Amino acid sequence: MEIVILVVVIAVVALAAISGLVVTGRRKKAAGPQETRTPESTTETPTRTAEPTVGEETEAPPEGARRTIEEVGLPEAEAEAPVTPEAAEAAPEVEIPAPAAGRLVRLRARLSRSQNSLGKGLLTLLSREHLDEETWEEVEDTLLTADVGVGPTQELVERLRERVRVLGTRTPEELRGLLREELLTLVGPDMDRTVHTETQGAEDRPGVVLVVGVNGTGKTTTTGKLARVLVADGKSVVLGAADTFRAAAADQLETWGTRVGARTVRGPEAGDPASVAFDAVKQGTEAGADVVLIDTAGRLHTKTGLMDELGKVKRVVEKQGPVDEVLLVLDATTGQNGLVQARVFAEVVDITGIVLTKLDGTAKGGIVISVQRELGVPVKLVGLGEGADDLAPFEPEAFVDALVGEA
Ligand SMILES: Nc1nc2c(ncn2[C@@H]2O[C@H](COP(=O)(O)OP(=O)(O)OP(=O)(O)O)[C@@H](O)[C@H]2O)c(=O)[nH]1
Repeated sequence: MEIVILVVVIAVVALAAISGLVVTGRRKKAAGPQETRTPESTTETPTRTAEPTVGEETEAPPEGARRTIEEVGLPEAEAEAPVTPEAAEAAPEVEIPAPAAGRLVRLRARLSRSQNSLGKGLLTLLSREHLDEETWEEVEDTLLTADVGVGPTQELVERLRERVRVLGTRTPEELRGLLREELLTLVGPDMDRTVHTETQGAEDRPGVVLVVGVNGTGKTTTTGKLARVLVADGKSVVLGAADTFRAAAADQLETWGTRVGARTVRGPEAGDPASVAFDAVKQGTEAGADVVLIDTAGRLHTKTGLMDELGKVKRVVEKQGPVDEVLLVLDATTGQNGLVQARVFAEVVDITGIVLTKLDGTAKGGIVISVQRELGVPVKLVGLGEGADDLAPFEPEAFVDALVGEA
């Protein structure tokens, strides 16, 4: 009897082994580590232990599983270096940039074109014969759509209602004047919009400007354009490429620098941004430069990561003296997302000025008002195009004129 049982067992095991060999190839991937009781699985054991094999690794989800809310909320850097048309072509000769004074006036036509719908829309509504509740709601909606923000919108509507009531008749000129005055009040004509490029520390060190913001907002481009503005003003500039995550960002900055004869200090790819920033200030000081502009990385994995990195950059630079200006670069076309970014950065470093880029590409100029209100910090510069000299000092009057149109 025992012999019979033994023979049956051997036969079953042999059969199982043969069928196992046939299906092994297919089952390899599907089988879990626990399926280890059949003879064929003994030979597979090494591939099913906790150690993943090459094949198994390729099956793992490539990304997405570990993304955080911060990553979703704040745009990632572009995979490829956004190269400006100017940067694309090698330009070994040092250029003489156009002076910055009066740029906003020169660019006013561009600004008016892009901002027109807000002013035009408001004036059309205010010119209606009867300014009823519904019309005022439409005025409110127009302002909100243009990113003016809830608080400033309510203030503006309240003041306009009151003044229109007192005024009685309303000629188009009167309305334009009213709107201009009230918008100007909201934009804040008296805020100090000087970009502090002069050192507040020892006389023999350069002014230090930190440029922060999410990648893709125009941070590197702005740093390059600002270098041109400073060179046009007769200042010597050293650039610090502290965005070490992407070699292309440093290349891009260096191209901007080369064009105006400004040296770019850069470190190894993926090196410590703080050490590049430190070196840039050190070299700027040794070279007797007037200003050091530091472009930082805005690749946000988590707020903590950003806090660590930017905080460290600032602390390390401050070992040599104070940072004179921290400019936050925001893309005007991103609306509410821009405000979310502004909040995050303001929690990490003390922002002293805002640069609104791509204002040429949006009719929602109201973000100037809402972001200033949000951070309590003035917009100091605006980007009005991709051209090398399309960065202008922000002038409230010229901006509001562009909003409401010429008289
Ligand atoms: N229309 C317009 N485009 C702009 C303006 N400022 C920047 N850009 C464009 O925006 C794109 C992104 O600019 P970058 O300077 O590369 O952005 P960044 O924030 O430095 O991002 P990284 O290079 O990834 O660090 C480029 O194509 C710029 O030419 C602007 O004021 N108007």
